Order: sequence, then structure tokens, then C-alpha cells
Amino acid sequence: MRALHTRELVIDIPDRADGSPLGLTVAPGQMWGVLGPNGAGKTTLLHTLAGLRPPRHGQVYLGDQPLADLRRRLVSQQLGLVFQERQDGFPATVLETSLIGRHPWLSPWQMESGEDLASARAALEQLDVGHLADRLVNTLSGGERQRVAIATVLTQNPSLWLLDEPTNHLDLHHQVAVMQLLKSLASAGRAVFMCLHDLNLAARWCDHILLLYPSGDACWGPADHMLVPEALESLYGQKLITVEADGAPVFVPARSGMD
Ligand SMILES: Nc1ncnc2c1ncn2[C@@H]1O[C@H](COP(=O)(O)OP(=O)(O)OP(=O)(O)O)[C@@H](O)[C@H]1O
Repeated sequence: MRALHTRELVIDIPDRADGSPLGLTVAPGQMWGVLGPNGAGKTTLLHTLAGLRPPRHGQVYLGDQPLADLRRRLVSQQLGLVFQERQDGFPATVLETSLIGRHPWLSPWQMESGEDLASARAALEQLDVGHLADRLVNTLSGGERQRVAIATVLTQNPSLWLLDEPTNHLDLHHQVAVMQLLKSLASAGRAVFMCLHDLNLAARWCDHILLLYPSGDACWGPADHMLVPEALESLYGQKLITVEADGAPVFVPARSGMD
């Protein structure tokens, strides 16, 4: 079974060569991390996988259907997005924002039920922002806002999660809590595909890794095949020191760059 796959996919980054076409298969139960330096195209890839921008070449499939052929409502029931941009201009409370996650499941003009409200509240509690339910989202701190965005997708309950740096703005404890939550969703049969800047979160939590190079080249596979110091040093142009801790490799940037 495939939650998402791509065939000969080339993302459209202006003035960049095609690089390696992506033939990814993201299966239920998997947790993918996308790693690459600034400007490598991680966000562009996520937007392309979500159908928010067209690929230069190739196709994205949700399940076995081309994403471009699916009605947006069906896509929004299956695909949850946690992206960097937030539209907080509209003065919504935290609870109203979390309830937006139920909208793909309601018919037009149908009011949210008590059950919808209960799942929105439960998601906020799970992300440790239940006490902020009545606050306006534009008054939240960066980390609180990030947790509300994740709670909104939890309320939506999609089979595939696409996340752009989900631990952005989070303190250490909440980084671990969010990664643990995503892992438990994957263990329950969801598929998780996310961009990360933190190599060590990827090493500890992800079972599959995609390395994206600024040239457009890419390689992907099981995490233990991908998280090789030489490959990561060449990806970031940064010398690394590798140690082992708590059953996972830990990569520390050396004071020097690359010789
Ligand atoms: N509309 C655009 N016009 C020109 N270049 C663009 C446009 N959108 C994105 N780019 C370029 O495409 C490249 C990839 O951008 P993207 O945001 O996908 O990178 P990223 O890997 O997510 O980077 P970061 O780690 O900094 O978030 C960048 O060099 C960016 O400047």
C-alpha cells in the first residue's frame, strides 16, 4: 500500500537543472525526513507533493490516483499540511483554528458537532495548548502557534502528514513531544513526510531519509543507509563529528568547515 508516490518527479525551481527525478514511495507506517541545506528545494518539494505548485516534470500520486485528478475536498481529507506560512490576519481563537481541521469532513454550511468540538479540544490538549483555547491565535508565541498548527492537523486526522520543519520555534521538550506524537501516528498506520534542519532529530526519529542537494540531485532510502557522515558532510559542506548516544548516531558540527 502507498500513501504517496511520485513518478519521475522534478520540482520546478527557476534556473535550476532537473537533477535526479524523484521516484519516491511513502508507505503507511513510515516516517520520512527530508534533509538539505538552505535553498535545496525542501519547501518547494513539499508544496509540489501537496499539489500547491505544479511539478516541472512527472507526477505525484495520492494512493494510486494522480493528485492532479483528485477533487480538492478528497485531497484535504487525506492530506494534512503543517507549513511555515500562517494566515493569522483573521481574528480566530485557538479552538476555532483547531476546529478548521474538521472542515474537510463537513458538508458546506454544516455546523461542527459536539464530537468535532471534542476532537478539536483533545488535539489541543495533546499538543499542550488546551489552556489557550480561548486566546486569539495572533497573540500566541511562535512555539505555541506551531503547536496549534499541528493540533489542527491532528483534528483533521489525515492518513498522510506533510510538515515543513515541524519543530521550528519549539523548545527541547516540545520538540521531543512532537516527534513522539508523529512517531505514534506513523506506528498507527499514518505516513509522515517532513523537512527537518536538525540532523539529530532525523537520526533519532525517522526511518527513511531523502537527501536533497542544491544541484537538484537527490538520494533516498532507509535512514541507516542515508545517515552516513561522508554523505551528510558533502550535503551541508560542513565537517561533522559523529558519536553514538541513546541508540542513535549524533552529529555535531566540527568547529572547522570542510578542508
Ligand atoms: N518564485 C520563485 N522565484 C525564484 N526562485 C524561487 C522561487 N521560489 C523559490 N525559489 C528558489 O528556489 C530555491 C528552493 O527554495 P525552497 O524554499 O524550496 O528551499 P528550502 O530547501 O526549503 O530552503 P530553506 O532551508 O532555506 O527553507 C531557493 O533558491 C529559492 O530562492
